[in-house]
Amino acid sequence: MATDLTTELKVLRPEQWDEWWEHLVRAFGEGPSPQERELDRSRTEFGRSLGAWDGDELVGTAGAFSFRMTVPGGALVPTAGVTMVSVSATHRRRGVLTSMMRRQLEDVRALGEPLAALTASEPAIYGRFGYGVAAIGLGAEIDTARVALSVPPGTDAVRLRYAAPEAVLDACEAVYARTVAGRPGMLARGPGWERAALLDSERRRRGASPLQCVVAERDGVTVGYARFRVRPSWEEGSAEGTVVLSDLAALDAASGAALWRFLFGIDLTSTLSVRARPVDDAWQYLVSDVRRCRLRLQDALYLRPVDVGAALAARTYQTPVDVVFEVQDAFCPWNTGRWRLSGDAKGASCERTADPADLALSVRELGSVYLGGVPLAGLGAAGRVRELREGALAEASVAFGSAVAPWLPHGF
Ligand SMILES: CC(=O)SCCNC(=O)CCNC(=O)[C@H](O)C(C)(C)COP(=O)(O)OP(=O)(O)OC[C@H]1O[C@@H](n2cnc3c(N)ncnc32)[C@H](O)[C@@H]1OP(=O)(O)O
Repeated sequence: MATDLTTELKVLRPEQWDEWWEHLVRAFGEGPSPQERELDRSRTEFGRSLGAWDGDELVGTAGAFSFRMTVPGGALVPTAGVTMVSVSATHRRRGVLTSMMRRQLEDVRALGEPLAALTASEPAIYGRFGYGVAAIGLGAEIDTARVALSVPPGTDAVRLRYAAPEAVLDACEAVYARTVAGRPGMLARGPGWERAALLDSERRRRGASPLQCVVAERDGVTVGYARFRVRPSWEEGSAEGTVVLSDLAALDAASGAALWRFLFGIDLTSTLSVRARPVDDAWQYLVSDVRRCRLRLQDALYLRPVDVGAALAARTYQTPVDVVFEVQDAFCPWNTGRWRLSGDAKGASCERTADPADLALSVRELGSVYLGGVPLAGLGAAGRVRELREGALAEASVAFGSAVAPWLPHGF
């Protein structure tokens, strides 16, 4: 890799935003709508957005959102949501991204956020900076003409009604907010973030209808919602449309089942297309034929402990654990060294220690296992975690697990 000695990193100033954003858009080769542009502008955190400059030419962008993420045990942990990363194709592979990632992680540390998270445009990019895959998204193309759904008791008591997505936005957001603490990886959204769910440009529709919304109510109270589009199709005169789910949340099993049953049964459709759902999403356990649901998995959330001690102490552990980790972190050397983690289902501490190590791994593996979605033992079997005390791998692997699969509810 050639070294770019001329590039200088500067914090973004508000008057530079248009140029900065257009740089990003060009790197992705996309054409966002005016609404998407405005939303991006309103969400930009200027103090933590960086530009890389080659003289007076902008050649790189990187930003971060100040999130709080649910971790196992239910605590909300300050998390930098790394975003809007781009480098000019004219300046690629000269270390511009590396310099932005280094500066950004130093800034995240200074802000006291124990975690950094992102979704990657390509999986090969971020491992070198210490990010590991921590949550997988589940996709499916469900043959709703042949797959039946059995629903739990109480489903028929849930009332469904169509509503304009904008008109019920606050009620839907209140449902979302109530689900955040129950699943690791979910994000407590600040004001304005909920509007991203309403974006409905032609680019997003991809030939499907405008966004539709159905809310689930019990005794007049909103207990769930589904936002979706319908893509019509006629095969030799027969209707073969597709329901494309955008997002769905529900407060209990019956209201969730009512929404899924509705999505399975929309007239003139025979496929339900879902993506980026939790790997333990309830509908899978209600279908008559999971094979005809054509499941697929995709890496979703990448996580990096920025402060190993604070991060490991912020979550709980499903069984008692007392292990010493030997952590390698070439990119954030302040994490390198031995850490003793002691914890259980009530809480944990994680301090530096001189005691002998039980497990040796890099910070990337810690990021992967942190939310309980990737087994430490699996990484051990792959040779990515070394067991230095017999039994330590199994002990820690069980402790790090999560009863509920981690899930990133949306990109950013
Ligand atoms: C969180 C987000 O926003 S994800 C969005 C990321 N952005 C994009 O995908 C937009 C299009 N792509 C780009 O803008 C750029 O190619 C970037 C940002 C991915 C990479 O920027 P660069 O400045 O070229 O990266 P940099 O030169 O620092 O590369 C560092 C290392 O990563 C490797 N690398 C960089 N990008 C990639 C890639 N896409 N695939 C595989 N390896 C990569 C480099 O080869 C280099 O490896 P080395 O250290 O072994 O030589």
